Amino acid sequence: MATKKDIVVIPGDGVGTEVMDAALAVLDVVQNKYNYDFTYHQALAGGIATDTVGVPLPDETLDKAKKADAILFGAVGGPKWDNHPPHLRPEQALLGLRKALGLFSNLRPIVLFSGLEDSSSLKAEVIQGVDFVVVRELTGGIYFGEKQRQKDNNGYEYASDVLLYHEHEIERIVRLAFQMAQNRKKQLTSVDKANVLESSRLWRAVVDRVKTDYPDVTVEHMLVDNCAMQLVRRPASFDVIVTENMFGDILSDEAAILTGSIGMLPSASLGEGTLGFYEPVHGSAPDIAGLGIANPTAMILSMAMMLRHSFQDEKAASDVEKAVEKVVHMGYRTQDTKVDSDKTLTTMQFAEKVASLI
Ligand SMILES: NC(=O)C1=CN([C@@H]2O[C@H](COP(=O)(O)OP(=O)(O)OC[C@H]3O[C@@H](n4cnc5c(N)ncnc54)[C@H](O)[C@@H]3O)[C@@H](O)[C@H]2O)C=CC1
Ligand SMILES: CC(C)CC(=O)C(=O)O
Ligand SMILES: [Mg+2]
Repeated sequence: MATKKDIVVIPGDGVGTEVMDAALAVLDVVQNKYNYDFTYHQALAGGIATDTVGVPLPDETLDKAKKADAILFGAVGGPKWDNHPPHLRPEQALLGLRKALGLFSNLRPIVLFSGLEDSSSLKAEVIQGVDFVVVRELTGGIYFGEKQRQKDNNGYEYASDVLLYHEHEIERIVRLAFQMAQNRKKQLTSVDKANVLESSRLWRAVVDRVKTDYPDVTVEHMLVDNCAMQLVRRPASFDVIVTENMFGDILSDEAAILTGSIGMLPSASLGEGTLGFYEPVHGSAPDIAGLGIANPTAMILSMAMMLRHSFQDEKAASDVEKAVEKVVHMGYRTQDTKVDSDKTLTTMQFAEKVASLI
């Protein structure tokens, strides 16, 4: 009998809708081949939700998400909503979903696919063998701290964002990162700014306390500014990077360059249970939205992460990943990673090629 799964689909804004359509075309093939019975529950979030129902994260979307087996999310945001008040900004929907669903860990694998060496602006010998994962804390830190904007006595504005971490929030993400390292090359890099930030000094102390439970893992502390540099200097030496919310956000976009394009990077956001939230690392890419040229790989690989983490289906997940690798290896590309114009595909054509190889 087919395995039933309820999947909430939130395409969002800009290229979010395009890469979602592409990933669902691949998922339809997965459904038939691996004997699933998927029910797709479409839901609104982001700018489109603000425009349609007046808020970026409608209660109905949150309710659907809470009941789902998994959530596929495209991207939100765009210039149309940049001047909306903070509570009506599309990005608020994403932060709200992460917090409400308790998705404290964001796994961002950074893998260079064979054939894409020339798409990176870095030398092939530097990026050869890049295969690491950024484990980003996702529900704490400066994105969620108290925000203020006021005028001082002279009438000048000032603003603040509080960066706050509780010990237990650090411990749960750090333990997860140690466990991931145990199943990989056993090297953990904990990234902070402990020379300046008190929250980072607490972060470092927690890592040092917890590491005694994982004696087989080598731990290195690295300041975030140095990490930003080492990522382009010796990227292949990293295995698992664990860091707080904002540093992880920034470092993973930087790391996209190692793989050829931000359109290559998937992610999984997980909490305590099996409910998972799967989205590309990139945003809504307003500069290319509507042109049908966005790279759908990040969304397709995020869908593969859903098969692995929420449905515990390693076979289907790795078959999707192998199909993407094969399409890339055959020389097919979207424009962001283009090397041979004869083999340049649209977003949907690329997805159809992947689907045909599963
Ligand atoms: N998870 C989310 O929903 C995120 C939303 N955003 C929002 O997205 C909007 C645009 O933000 P940006 O800073 O421009 O970041 P972005 O990631 O949307 O785009 C940065 C650059 O990468 C390119 N790019 C992104 N995805 C691509 C893909 N799949 N294929 C090919 N090229 C791709 C874009 O064309 C652009 O040149 C903003 O409103 C921002 O707040 C930004 C990051 C994450
Ligand atoms: C709230 C998001 C727009 C933050 C972000 O850029 C991300 O999670 O990658
Ligand atoms: Mg980001």
